[in-house]
Formats: sequence, C-alpha cells, structure tokens
Amino acid sequence: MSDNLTALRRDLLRRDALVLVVALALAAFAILPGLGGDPLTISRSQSMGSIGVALVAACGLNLLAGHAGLISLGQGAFVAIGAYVSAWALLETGLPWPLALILAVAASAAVGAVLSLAAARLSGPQVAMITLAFAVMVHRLFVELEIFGRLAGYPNTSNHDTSLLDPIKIGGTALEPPLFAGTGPLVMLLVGLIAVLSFLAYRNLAESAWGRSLRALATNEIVASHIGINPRGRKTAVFTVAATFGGVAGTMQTQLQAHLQPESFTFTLSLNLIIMVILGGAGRLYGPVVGVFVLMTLEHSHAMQSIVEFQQENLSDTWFLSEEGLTGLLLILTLVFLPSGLVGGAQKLWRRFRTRNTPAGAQPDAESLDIDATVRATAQRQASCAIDLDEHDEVMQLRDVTHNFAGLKAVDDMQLTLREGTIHALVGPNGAGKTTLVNLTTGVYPLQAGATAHILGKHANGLPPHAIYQLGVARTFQTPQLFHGESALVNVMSGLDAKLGQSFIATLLRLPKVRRLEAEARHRAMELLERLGIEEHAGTPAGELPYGLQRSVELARALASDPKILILDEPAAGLNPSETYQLGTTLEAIAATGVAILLVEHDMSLVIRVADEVTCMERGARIYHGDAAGLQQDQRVLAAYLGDGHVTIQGKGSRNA
Ligand SMILES: Nc1ncnc2c1ncn2[C@@H]1O[C@H](COP(=O)(O)OP(=O)(O)OP(=O)(O)O)[C@@H](O)[C@H]1O
Repeated sequence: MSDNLTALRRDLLRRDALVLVVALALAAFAILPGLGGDPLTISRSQSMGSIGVALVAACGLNLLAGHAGLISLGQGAFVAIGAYVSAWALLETGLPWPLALILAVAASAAVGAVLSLAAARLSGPQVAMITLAFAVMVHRLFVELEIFGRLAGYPNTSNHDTSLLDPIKIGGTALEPPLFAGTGPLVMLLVGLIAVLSFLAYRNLAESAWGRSLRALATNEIVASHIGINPRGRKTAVFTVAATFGGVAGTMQTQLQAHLQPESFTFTLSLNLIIMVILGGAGRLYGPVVGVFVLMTLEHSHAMQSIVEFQQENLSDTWFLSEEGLTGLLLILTLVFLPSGLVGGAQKLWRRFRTRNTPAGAQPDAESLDIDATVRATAQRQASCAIDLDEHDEVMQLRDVTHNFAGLKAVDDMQLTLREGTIHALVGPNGAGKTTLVNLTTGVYPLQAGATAHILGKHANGLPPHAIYQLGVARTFQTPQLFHGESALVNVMSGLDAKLGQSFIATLLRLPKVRRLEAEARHRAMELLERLGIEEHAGTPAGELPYGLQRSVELARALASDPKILILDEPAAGLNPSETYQLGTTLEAIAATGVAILLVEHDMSLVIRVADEVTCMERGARIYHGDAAGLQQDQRVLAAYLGDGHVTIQGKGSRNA
C-alpha cells in the first residue's frame, strides 16, 4: 500500500512540475522578447498575441468539447462578445480598465449561461448544431449593428494608425497596443499573464473532481447521474465556463488589435478552435496547448501557404486546396488516424513502451476451486447462522410499484424491502422485470402515481438518480459501466467525488482544502482497490482491464461513497467460479458492515450461499418472497425459473423472511 501511495505521490508531483514548466514556457514565450528591450515587430506581436488568445479560448473549449463531450462550434462567438464588449466598455463607459474587462467577460459568461439553458437539454450533434447557429447569429449581429460600426469595424474610424482605445495603464505606465505603437511589451506582459493564469485555472478545473465529473458525463450520462452528478446542472456550468474562457480571450484580442472587425469572428474562428482542440487531443490536459501551437505555427510559418503554392505550380492552378481546405483535411486525417490527437497518440506510445519494459503484474488468482464442494461446505456452515430479519432495520421500502413499456407490463405491483446489514436477492427468469425494478429504485424511471418509495426514512418518489445517490444508494450495472479512458483509480475516485463537497471557486483556485480532499480521495480509492485485491491495477486504464477486474473496479466505485444501500445488477455475470466465490465472500463482508445489499443475480449457488432473503419475479410480478431454502421448494418458482431438475443446495435461511 505504502509503495503504491508513494508512487501516486511521485506521479502527482511530476504532473505538478510539468504544469509549472508549461506555464513558465508560455510566460517566457509571451513576455521575454518584449522585456529584452528589442522592439517587437508587428507580425511577431501579432503571432504571439494570437497564440495566447487561441490558447485561452481553446482551453475553455476543451473543457466543454473534450472533457464533457459537448462539441461546440460556437466558441469564436464568445471571443467576439468578449472583444466587442471590452472595446465598448473601455471607450464608452469610463470604467477603470480592470472593471471594463471584467464586464466583458461577464457578458460572455452570461450569454453562455443563457445558451446553456437550451444546450444542456440536448446532446451530441444537436449541441453542435445549436452552437453553430449561435456562431453565425453573433457574427451577423456584429456585421449589422450600427453601434459596432458594421463592416467598417469598431471603433469606427478610417484612421487605423492610432488606437482610439485609451491605453491600459498600470501604475501610470501606459500599455500601448503593439500593433499601433510597434512594440508594446507591457501589453504582451498583460496578455501573457492572462494566458498563463487562464491555463492554470483550466488545469485546476480539468484535474479535479469537477473535471472528472465532466468526463463521466461524456462517457455515460446515466452512469454519471448514479455517481451523484446532476447532468443538466453540470452541462450548464461547463457551457458557462467555456464561454467565460472565450470572453477572456476576446478581451485579450482587444488589447492586441484595438480595432475590431466582424471578419475576424466568422464561423471559421470557431472551426479553427475546435480543430486545435481535436488535433492536440480532446480531453487531454495539454491537448489545447499542442493543438494551438502546431496549427498556428503552420499558419504563421507560411507552411500552409507554401503547400497551396506547391499545388498551384505542380498540380493545377484551378483545382487546389486553399489554406482553409488544408486545415479541414488536417482535421479529417486526425479524426481517422489519430482520434485521441497528438497528445493522446504520444501517451499511447509511451504506455506501450512502458508496458514492454515493465515485468507483467500479478494476475488475479485463477486457481480453480472445487466450487460445488466449497459452496456446499459454506452453506452447511451458514445454515446454522440463520438471522432474525426483524432485528435489522428497514432502509428501503418500495410499495405497489408498476411500470409499463408501451403496453408491456415490465413491473407489476411489486413490493420490496431492504434491511440494514442483510443481502436481499432478486431472482427470476430473463425479462422478469428485475433490472426495470432496479431502475425504478434508483430514479432512472419515475414511479407511477400510487407507488411509494422510502429510502433511509426519506420519501424518494420523483427523485432523480443523483439525488438518490446523495441519500446513500450506490449501484453497479448489468455490464460494467466504467470510464474506459480513465485509470482504475480515477474510476473509483469518481464514486466519491460528489460527496467531497468541493466548491467551484475553491477548485478553480486549487485551494489547500481541495488538494487535501483530493489526496484523501486518492487514499480512500487505493484502500478500496486493495480491499478487493486489485491495487496493482490502479494506474491501468479501465478499458484495458479484463472483464472480471472491471467488475471489481465498478464494485469499488460503488463502495467509494460509503453507501448504506448497495444495488448490484448481476455482479457474477461473466466471472469464473473462483471469482464468483471471492465475490460472495466480499458481499458478506460488506453486509457485515451494515450495508443493505440488493443482489440481482442468476447464479443460484451464489444467491443461496449469501442471501438472507429472496424475492423471485416472473412477468413483472412477485411470485415468491422468503428464504433461500423455501425458494427451492416453491412450486411456482420451480415451474417458472429453477426447473424441476433443480438440485437443492442448503443456504443461510432466515427465521422470518
Ligand atoms: N427500455 C425498454 N423499452 C421497452 N421494453 C423494455 C425496456 N427495458 C426492458 N424492457 C422489457 O421489459 C421486460 C423486463 O425487462 P428487464 O430487463 O427488467 O428484465 P430482467 O428481469 O432484468 O431480465 P434479465 O435477467 O435478462 O436481465 C422485458 O420484456 C424487456 O424486454
């Protein structure tokens, strides 16, 4: 354990050091040439400034599109709003410059929040469409609005040699816009500083429980809501955050250009930003940094222009790909050959290199046991330990629950009670309605009028999955639903993130409390992995783990929130006998800590071995409720489920199920 923790700590320190190096490199890139005394050339300032602007906008976009999976084609519109509103506020309102910039960023954020109210209801291509329409609308708005000078731009002057914007002053020193004064190192200082601070804020969000929740949302909304994330609330938040980064980029653009033209903010800007994110690696921390530098270097080094000229000279001077066409081609090639972008591709290579050079870790114990003999021996030992269910408090009561799917009665007037510290098995033939009942219990489907659900003394009718999670209910799924790109450790951490109670501002600033909670969450997740015997796989991406281990990671994630009620949907499916036996032992150990377990399962040897109480369903209705011994004698159960040839296994039994 301590070795693992030390390795984790070392890994964290390495990541922190890398962030610091990147931030310093960004700062040096933006600031040093200006402070060296050499006047910045106009084109140099333009290149460096535009890289800073694009970086900030792309970082925000990566949170939205890369981490949360909401592809936005409208990030350029928020840059436009930030730029125009900051120019207007500097010129017209007489506000001190910091307030003028804050006003502009707030305007972008507010518009983003309004747009998110619509976008948060949607997903996938619909979000892309809505943001595309928004980008076109905003561009047209700045083309049409008299106050912003229409096509002539803003401020509306034909004399572009001097800026109409009052230069920003810091301590009496004016920050001349470099395009006009030719140098403007202080402007570059300000722009560089904003870029670095924005990058750090982006990193703080991405590398936190908040960032993990975005990636969970992107992978599977239903699963995310079962680990306490409110999908709509989180989508609204990330939309607003991305718009805020866009607004910040816009205020930087104003400082660099001083004269704004609508043509700088066409849909192409939004398209370029999403290309940068995808090229660098959507959802990867350094994706936007790499994407912005590569694409902008290609543009500013005139490499693109050279390729266009090459085509014209050697192929055809009428049929050739323009610079924009080449950028589009780059996007297509990236999506086809490098879907995880340059950073993702490099990480994959690195992992392959490391696995090749690391001795294989111990595999799970595949030693085959004589399960039948073991089960019978355990069952006989336990038969004498029948428990008195009345001594265990009820923690969940479901009454009169019915659910129809387009005329099919999947659940028919079901009753179910779970008791603290006991295992209640829910069995029945395929299609009996077990999973539907679980989904009704955890809020995936609403309960019909007349049904009641009480969970830990609270009325739970109408509560969505994330609210049911907060009551103390955790679940697993019929097929393991892990976040495949994340390590096993991060998957387990995500199970307790919603309970950490980290505020957004504290996360943004990475306050000491956040760092402490993050370390504790890691520690707790490692403990759980160790408890399930899979700690050596902590750093492996969940998607690369064998099926049985994925089930264990999912169980650890469910346990991470310290649930009072644990619902497991066919946890033994796909496990070998040895793994199933270990699972049974684990479930008994969990129940012994006071957790109520609802076990949906077809493996009768497991059910009979561990269940204190059994409910059998057929065609949506309850046909049996009692102990495991009674289940095997019940004529309806034998006819509908177990079959006449069922060999009776002795189980735990209970005195009054
Ligand atoms: N989303 C859905 N839309 C329509 N019908 C559904 C839906 N989900 C389940 N059903 C139907 O409802 C019935 C109950 O299905 P459910 O998955 O709850 O059964 P189950 O007991 O969990 O089965 P299994 O043991 O195979 O998992 C089945 O007839 C199934 O086809």
